[in-house]
Amino acid sequence: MLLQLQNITKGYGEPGSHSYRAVLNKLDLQVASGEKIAIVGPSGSGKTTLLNLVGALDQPEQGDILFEGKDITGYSTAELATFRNKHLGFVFQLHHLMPQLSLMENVLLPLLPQGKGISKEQKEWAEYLIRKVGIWEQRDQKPSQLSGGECQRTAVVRALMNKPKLLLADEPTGALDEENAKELTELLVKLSNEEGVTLVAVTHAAALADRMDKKYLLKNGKLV
Ligand SMILES: Nc1ncnc2c1ncn2[C@@H]1O[C@H](COP(=O)(O)OP(=O)(O)OP(=O)(O)O)[C@@H](O)[C@H]1O
Repeated sequence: MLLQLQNITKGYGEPGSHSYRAVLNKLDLQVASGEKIAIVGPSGSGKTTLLNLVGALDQPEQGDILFEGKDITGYSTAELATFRNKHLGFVFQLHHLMPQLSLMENVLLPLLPQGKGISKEQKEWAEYLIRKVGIWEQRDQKPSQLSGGECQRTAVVRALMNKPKLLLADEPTGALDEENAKELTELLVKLSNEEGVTLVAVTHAAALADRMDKKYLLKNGKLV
């Protein structure tokens, strides 16, 4: 198993106080390496809360999160940051590209904090991905000169630059029209299949959820 959530409890407010509100309640989840899963559920059911835990952006009150069998719940903030950079990629509803940078520069940006410069291999990996998602012709254009679908494909390439084992997507097609949403869905499936990336997608979009290997409904703090 790549990822295991065991008996996860998480809420907001002071635990034990009357203001405390449980969101996730003894939740379990297992994701195998290379698997694609969708998490669906009504607004307020806790999808973002769950994704923040899986993405090592927040810690559970109880329970364990195992990544490749290692428990990450005891990690310090610095250890979690290292863990995120090494193993995880993120795609959001909005692309969050830097407007003053070109498509290519946006893609290479996550590599800069490593302080080692950009290697030939990394440049080749960027070129390979940009071609693969079909935006090579647009590589020197700024986000304002790209379509919404092209921006989102750029964000996917950027998320894969560090060769993450796990790609976390929060409503990745949420801001796209039907046709572009379909294209991005097929692209995510293809990248997962061909590059072996495990995908956890939180979504309201049935078209995306139905293309995943498994679909979980978040209800009453648990996945069914
Ligand atoms: N920082 C916070 N402090 C207090 N309550 C919070 C906080 N974040 C979320 N909540 C509450 O926890 C519950 C779950 O929120 P969450 O954002 O995880 O739901 P969601 O399923 O992602 O919803 P949506 O689909 O609308 O994005 C909601 O009732 C929300 O109001």
